[in-house]
Amino acid sequence: MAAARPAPLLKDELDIVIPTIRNLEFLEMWRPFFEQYHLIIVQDGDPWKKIKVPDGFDYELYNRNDINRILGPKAACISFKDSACRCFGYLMSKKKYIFTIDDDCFVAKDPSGKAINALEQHIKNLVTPSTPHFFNTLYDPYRDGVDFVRGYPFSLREGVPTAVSHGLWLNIPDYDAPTQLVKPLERNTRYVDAVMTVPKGTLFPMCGMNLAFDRELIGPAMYFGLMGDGHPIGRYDDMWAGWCMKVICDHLGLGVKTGLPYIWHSKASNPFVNLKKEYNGIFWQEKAIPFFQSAVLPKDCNSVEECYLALAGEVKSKLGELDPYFVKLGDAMVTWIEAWDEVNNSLGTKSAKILPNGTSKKA
Ligand SMILES: O=c1ccn([C@@H]2O[C@H](COP(=O)(O)OP(=O)(O)O[C@H]3O[C@@H](CO)[C@H](O)[C@H]3O)[C@@H](O)[C@H]2O)c(=O)[nH]1
Ligand SMILES: [Mn+2]
Repeated sequence: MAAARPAPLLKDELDIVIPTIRNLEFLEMWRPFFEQYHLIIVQDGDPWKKIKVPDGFDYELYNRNDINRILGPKAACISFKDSACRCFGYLMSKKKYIFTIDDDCFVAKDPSGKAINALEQHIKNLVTPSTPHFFNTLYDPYRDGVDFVRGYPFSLREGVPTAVSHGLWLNIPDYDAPTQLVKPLERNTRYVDAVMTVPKGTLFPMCGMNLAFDRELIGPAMYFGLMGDGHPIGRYDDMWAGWCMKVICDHLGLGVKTGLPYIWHSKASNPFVNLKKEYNGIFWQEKAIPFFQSAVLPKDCNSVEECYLALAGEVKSKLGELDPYFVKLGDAMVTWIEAWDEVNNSLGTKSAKILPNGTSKKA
């Protein structure tokens, strides 16, 4: 009799969140790695459009009607017509871990030609500590066959809990529109076999297309902002979340890793459309990044929510001078926390499970 396949890692502790405007045939390629996990699909755009999900996947699907029904007036904090909508899936999940992936990201191959189980690598990244306080020159010391190098303080070798695992992309790199315009044919062919901790006090450009995090450690900070329809900016959803998240991780002593796993990013979005979306962001980030670099959270902020609300106040007062958009964004950050508390407390009791109006889970 064939040996039973081992249950996938953290099968019942992880949700896969997919923002989408199209049918999800891409899941066929991920089937060997994803089929045992629960998916949360956030359908953006026209809620009356039917999204096809391949048979055999266990999922819940939320469209804009569901978001409005579940959150009521608070739904205004969830972006429309931008991949930022994915954070609604983080709100609705009840699992400890989240992996989010775009629907134009496929299984990549490592240099030996082996298919990369991106989910498995993210899980390894999340369940092992990070080293934000002192850089290990052999990179991830917790990986098989590696260790801390000479001179690494023993007092720091325990590391800190890992909150975020940021994966990368072969083929189409996540370039901004100006770079896409001047380098339309550039492809990322470089597979770097490393996982690194982003040092404390250092920000980084977090891309949402191949990203995993510990929802219990950092979930409330993973708000993807006000983007897309009705807002003067787009394609800065993941960047905004990454800057807020990193400041809070540094304050609370949590770690962020970047590097493996790779996915194969198949489709370049239109650089001209992207330029229109990113235009304000390209200017505003020159002010926003120094704001985050100098942000100091109150010592008595001991929870992610408290940190996030303190940061929201700073965004309104300090970045609000840059543009009134940041006053709205600061308010939306507060609404997000209110929604987070409301949904998660109501979901505490079984009967309160809020089912999607769209297509609910399939056995
Ligand atoms: O209005 C929309 C547009 C797209 N989506 C879904 O979001 C992801 C990403 O879309 P796409 O692959 O077309 O865009 P990219 O430029 O490659 O995305 C990168 O830029 C960031 C923009 O914020 C994004 O996080 C990166 O991945 C797909 O799943 C689309 O279906 C959407 O929901 N709404
Ligand atoms: Mn893409």
